Amino acid sequence: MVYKKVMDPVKPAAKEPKSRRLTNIERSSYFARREAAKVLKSVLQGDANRRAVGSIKTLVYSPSIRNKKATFALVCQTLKYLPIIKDVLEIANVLNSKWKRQVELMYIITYDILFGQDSSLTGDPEKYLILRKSQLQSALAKILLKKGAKRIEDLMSQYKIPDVKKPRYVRVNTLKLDVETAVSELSKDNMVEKDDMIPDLLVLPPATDLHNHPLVTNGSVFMQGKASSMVAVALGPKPGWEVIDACAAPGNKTVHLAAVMKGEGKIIACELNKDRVKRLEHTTNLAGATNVEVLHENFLNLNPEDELYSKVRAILLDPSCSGSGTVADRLDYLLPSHSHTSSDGDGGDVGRLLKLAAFQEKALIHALSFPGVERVVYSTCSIHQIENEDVIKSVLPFAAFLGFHLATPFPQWARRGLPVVEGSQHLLRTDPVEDKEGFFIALFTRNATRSPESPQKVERGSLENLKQEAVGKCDCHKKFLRARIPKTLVVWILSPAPILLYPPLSLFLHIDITDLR
Ligand SMILES: C[S@@+](CC[C@H](N)C(=O)[O-])C[C@H]1O[C@@H](n2cnc3c(N)ncnc32)[C@H](O)[C@@H]1O
Repeated sequence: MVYKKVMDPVKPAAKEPKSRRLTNIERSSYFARREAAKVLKSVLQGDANRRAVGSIKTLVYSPSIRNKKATFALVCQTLKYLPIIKDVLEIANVLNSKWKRQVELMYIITYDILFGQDSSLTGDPEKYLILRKSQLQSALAKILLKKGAKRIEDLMSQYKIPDVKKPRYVRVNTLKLDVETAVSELSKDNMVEKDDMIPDLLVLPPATDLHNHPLVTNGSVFMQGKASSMVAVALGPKPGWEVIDACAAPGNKTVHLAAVMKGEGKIIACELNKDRVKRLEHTTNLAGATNVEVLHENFLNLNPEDELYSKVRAILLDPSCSGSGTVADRLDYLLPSHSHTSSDGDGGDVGRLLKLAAFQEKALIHALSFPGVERVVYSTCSIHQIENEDVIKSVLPFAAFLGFHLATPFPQWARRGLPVVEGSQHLLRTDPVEDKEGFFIALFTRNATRSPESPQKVERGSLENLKQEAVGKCDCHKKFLRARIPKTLVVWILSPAPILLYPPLSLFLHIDITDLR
């Protein structure tokens, strides 16, 4: 059905007396709407470019946001209704170019007018939309009619929004506080239990809000999930070791490593992204992790043969991944890029997954190449086999050549790897439904035959050849091509000017392929 665009003249409503002072509630919701619009803009831009600056929670809980609770609620609610809000604004056709420049604020206000509480809507954009409330309401009525829904609840019930009731996990930063003191402090206001597997992890009821708790703000405890807290413990570096955290920001696992090592030894925390380096530095300062050396560098550029790294005995590799295991936790399912009706996360974006997997394999092969290294832990917060078991499968021959084998982190944990690779029983998975987040951990170990003092060097040429061969064996390139070529061909066939299109297409294809190398 095509709707007639309406631009009805609007009768001016009674004006608020200018002299009236805003109540505290009005002032605080006025600011919450602006803070929410700022977060929403960042979240939507990140989602559109597939380069999120942070999850919704991270952005809301950044220091610049004052009214965190109200802002968080507004962002989540607006995102939940966003497809409808967009349609309403489109059909009502009430936004001219001036208001479109602050469209995120208009989304938030529209949410408040149609679904929230519009009782305290002060501010010019608010007044503008309030004056057009009947147009918004009639646009909504048209949408309901079109979808065959009687009420907005019927419409919303068509959307699958998971109910995530995950316990609030808190990791005690033993560099600053002992576990018993943390338990007695947190027990003053909350129910607190110790985790049965991770000695410094505490479990509190779901949705316990600790963001402003003094133990959190002073770095004595970190709000860190259970699966994420398993990684440093699985690696198990001893106090005094030298360790690399290969992809370190924001640094939760780096500072956990520092605590596991009792602040003794050295951790080289490597991070590629300049902005995230700042967050990494903030985390290490907050944690009081003085044995961390932050390195703004591409991990792949660290030379394993460099004397600087000859004493490195363990590497934690937690590379960029699809994050498909934490979409519910991060609230990513609310974002436009996640179809509201699909339940398979980002499973459709095969090209992106294969690109990630190609980097993950390369980084894992690189980590295994450091001559003094005895333990390498690889982790992702992804549920996809491509990023997990497939990565392990393709590096296994290279790992075996260097004397590594798969070890079993947390043998008491029941959920292990998918049986698609030899040794899958050693791999660890957490389940997005049962454990409320999907995570993957693999641990490679070898005996310390290569003493860190005199690393026994595999001949450089042969190691390089083997690395090349291992990267070459990764069938990501082929899978990627398979995923890309049909699309390319379709464009090619449909194109009215294939000859003209050929150079940009081949360039596009070339760029994607070389990215994988
Ligand atoms: C999943 S996050 C790491 C999370 C971190 N381990 C934690 O627990 O807080 C991956 C990080 O790796 C960084 N990264 C990606 N490619 C990299 C590379 N080639 N070298 C170093 N860091 C990289 C990303 O910028 C991102 O900050």
